[in-house]
Amino acid sequence: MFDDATIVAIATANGIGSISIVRISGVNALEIAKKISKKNTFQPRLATLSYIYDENNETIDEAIVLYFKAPFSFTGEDVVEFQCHGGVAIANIIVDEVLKYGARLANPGEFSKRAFFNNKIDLTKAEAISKIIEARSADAVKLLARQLKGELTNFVNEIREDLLFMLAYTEVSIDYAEEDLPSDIFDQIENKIQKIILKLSNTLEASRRREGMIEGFKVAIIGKPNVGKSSLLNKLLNYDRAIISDIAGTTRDTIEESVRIGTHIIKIVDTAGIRTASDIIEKIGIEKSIQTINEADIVIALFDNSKICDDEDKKILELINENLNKEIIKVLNKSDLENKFDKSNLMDFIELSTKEDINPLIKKVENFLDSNTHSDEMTLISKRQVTSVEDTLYNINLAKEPLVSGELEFFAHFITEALGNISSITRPYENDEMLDVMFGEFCLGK
Ligand SMILES: Nc1nc2c(c(=O)[nH]1)N(C=O)[C@@H](CNc1ccc(C(=O)N[C@@H](CCC(=O)O)C(=O)O)cc1)CN2
Ligand SMILES: Nc1nc2c(ncn2[C@@H]2O[C@H](COP(=O)(O)OP(=O)(O)OP(=O)(O)O)[C@@H](O)[C@H]2O)c(=O)[nH]1
Ligand SMILES: [K+]
Ligand SMILES: [Mg+2]
Repeated sequence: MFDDATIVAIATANGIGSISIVRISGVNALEIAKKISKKNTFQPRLATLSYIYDENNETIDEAIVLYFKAPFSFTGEDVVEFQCHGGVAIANIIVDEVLKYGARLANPGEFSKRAFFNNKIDLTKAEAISKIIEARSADAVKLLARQLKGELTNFVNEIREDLLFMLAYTEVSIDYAEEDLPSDIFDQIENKIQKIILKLSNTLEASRRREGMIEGFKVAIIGKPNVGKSSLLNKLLNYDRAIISDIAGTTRDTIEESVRIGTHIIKIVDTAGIRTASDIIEKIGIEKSIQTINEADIVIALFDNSKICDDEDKKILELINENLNKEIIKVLNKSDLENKFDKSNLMDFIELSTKEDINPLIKKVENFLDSNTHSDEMTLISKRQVTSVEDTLYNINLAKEPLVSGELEFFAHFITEALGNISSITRPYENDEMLDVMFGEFCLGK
C-alpha cells in the first residue's frame, strides 16, 4: 500500500508568514531530527527549542522541535515537526537537509494516507480534513468539524450493526428450525428495514439541500430579456461584472460568480433571458431555464414592474408553478418607474429597483440560507459518500420483497450487498485505486 520510506514535507502554506512547519514521518524521523539538531534525545510530545544545522555545521535557524513517538502521532508512525521561522527560504532548506539524510518528499495526501492505513483516521475523517482545508466559510467548517468528530462514522456503524443483526438471524433461520427463534423476529426485521430506509432517505435529502454549504449555494437569476438580471448580478457583486444594456439579449451565456451573503458564500448565476421569439429558440431557452432552476438552490425570478405582465412573463410564472418545492423568490424590478405589472396573481413578491436598494432581497436570501444551515441533520460531504448511501438504499429496497415472501437466501444476499455499500463509507478494503485517487487530491504536506 505504501513503502516504508521516511517522508518529509512543508505542512504550512507557501508564502510569507511568521512560522512554517516541516513535518517528517517514518522510522528514521527521530534519527534525522537528532542529526540536524545535534541533540541526543527528544522527549515525546514536549516542545523543545533547538538550533537546526546543515551538514557543514552551519546554523540554519532556531526552531521548536516536536517529537510524536509511534503510534501516538497523526500518522501512527514516528513524527517530528520543526516549527521554524516563516517565509519561503528556511523551511525549504530544512527539507533539503532532511532529504540528505535519506528521507524522500511526501506525495500529496501521503501523511493522511498513512494515518488511514495505520487506522488513525477513517475515510470520513480524511475527507473532512481535506475539505476543511479548502473550506471558505465558517458554516462549512462547522459542518465538516462534525464529520471530523465521527458523526458519519457513528451513523455508519449503527446501520452496520442493524444489518448484521438481520443477517445473523436470517442465517440462523436458514440453517435451523424456526422454533429456535423469537416468533416475531421477521416483524422486527421488517421494522428495522423500514427505519433504515427512512434514515438513509432523510440523510440523502438533507445532504442534497445542504450541498451548497461546502461548495457554495447556487442562486440563479431568471427572467425574460431586459428585466434587469445582469443589473441585479452586478449590484449583488458590487462591481460591473456583466454587460448591461437596453438591448434585449445582451447576456448570451450564463455567468457565474461567488459572493458572500451573511456568513454564506454563494454562487450567483446570471442567465440569458428566456425568449419566445420563435418556436425552436423558445424551446432551447426554456429548456436551459429548466436546467438552471434544477441546479439552483434558490431561484430569483425577475420581472419588469414598469411593463404589463405579458405572455413571456406568464410562461415564467408557469415554470415557477411547476417547481413549487424550490425556493423561488419573485422580484419586480424597475419599481423606480411607473408600476404597470399586474400583481393580482402573485402570491408574495419583492418590489425593488437595482438602481436603488436591494437589501430586502439580500435579507430574504440570507434568511433562507440561515434556515438551511442551522440544523441538526447529518450531512454527507462528498459525492463518494452520497453514492455509497444511494447504493445501500438500493440494495435494502431490493431485500424487502424476498423478506416478505420468505426467500431468505435472496434477502441475505441483498443485505450483504448493502452491508458492503455502507461499510465502504468508512473503510473500503478492496479498492486501492479509489484510495490513491482520493488521497492524491489532498494538498501537499497533508
Ligand atoms: N503541529 C500540528 N498541528 C496540527 C496537526 C499536526 O499534525 N501538527 N494536525 C494534523 O492534521 C491537526 C491536529 N490533528 C492531530 C491528530 C492527531 C495527533 C496525534 O498526535 N494523535 C495521537 C495522540 C492522541 C492524543 O494525544 O490524544 C494518536 O492518535 O495516537 C496530532 C494532531 C491540526 N493541527
Ligand atoms: N429604471 C430602471 N432601469 C433598470 C433597472 N434595472 C435595470 N434597468 C435597465 O434595464 C436595461 C436592461 O438591463 P440588463 O441588466 O441588461 O437586463 P437583462 O435582464 O440582463 O437583459 P438580457 O441580458 O438582455 O436578458 C438596462 O438599460 C438597465 O439599465 C431598474 O431597476 N430601474
Ligand atoms: K439587456
Ligand atoms: Mg443580462
